Amino acid sequence: MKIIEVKGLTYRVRNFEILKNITFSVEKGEFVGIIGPNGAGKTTLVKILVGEIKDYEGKVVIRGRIGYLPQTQEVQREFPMTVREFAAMGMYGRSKRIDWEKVRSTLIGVGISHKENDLIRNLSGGEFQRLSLARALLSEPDILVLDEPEAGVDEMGKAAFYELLNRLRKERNITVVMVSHDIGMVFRECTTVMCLNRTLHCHGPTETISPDDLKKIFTDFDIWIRGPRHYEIFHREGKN
Ligand SMILES: Nc1ncnc2c1ncn2[C@@H]1O[C@H](COP(=O)(O)OP(=O)(O)OP(=O)(O)O)[C@@H](O)[C@H]1O
Repeated sequence: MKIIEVKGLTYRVRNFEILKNITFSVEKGEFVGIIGPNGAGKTTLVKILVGEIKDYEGKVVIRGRIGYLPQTQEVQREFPMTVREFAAMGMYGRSKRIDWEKVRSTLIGVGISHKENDLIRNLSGGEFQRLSLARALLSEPDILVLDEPEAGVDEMGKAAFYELLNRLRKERNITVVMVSHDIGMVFRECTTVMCLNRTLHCHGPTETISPDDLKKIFTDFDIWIRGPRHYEIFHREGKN
């Protein structure tokens, strides 16, 4: 089942085309990694998918509920709120009463329950990212949309987060769409890769995207700083 369908999507601000004639679809259960250089329009595409931007041209069909993890810097963390209260916000609008047992089990599931009474401002980047995931999961999404979830998190934290995401995706049969700057991690964890630079340059199952495809939109420098090692390992040894 096509859970996301986008046809002829163009988005202009004044006369500048940020996204140009983009067409793709996402099957239920896919793990899609959206990659592209700075300013490629990745965040704009995400904001259209989650309904924050509406004045686009073309067709966007979403067949399910979306859970959204925006870029971390967009989230106000100074508010004096505890971890469990922040997570429970994911349930607002879904039910009148907060099911604190469910909040707790979700916090356990993402590995952050030991911090449940801490203030959100005291969490590390990786801990806050897990908490944001818990909040999104509590809204019982069919589709999780994440915008650069790895920002500000160290290598170990990133790897653990992607593994967690992949496990939850399989357990709950959730479709995941994720913008990432970590090309290596995308090639390791995602089932599908989309290379975006205003238009869609390539899109398909991870194993069909070649180094030449990447060179069409990234400079050698980009590929070097964003994880060539993983990418080369992937292409040499195949995906496990
Ligand atoms: N409201 C706006 N008005 C004018 N320009 C905009 C607006 N929103 C986005 N842009 C421009 O559109 C381009 C795409 O922005 P976007 O944030 O979607 O890129 P991105 O691929 O997410 O970039 P990055 O990887 O650097 O986060 C950028 O050049 C940006 O400056």
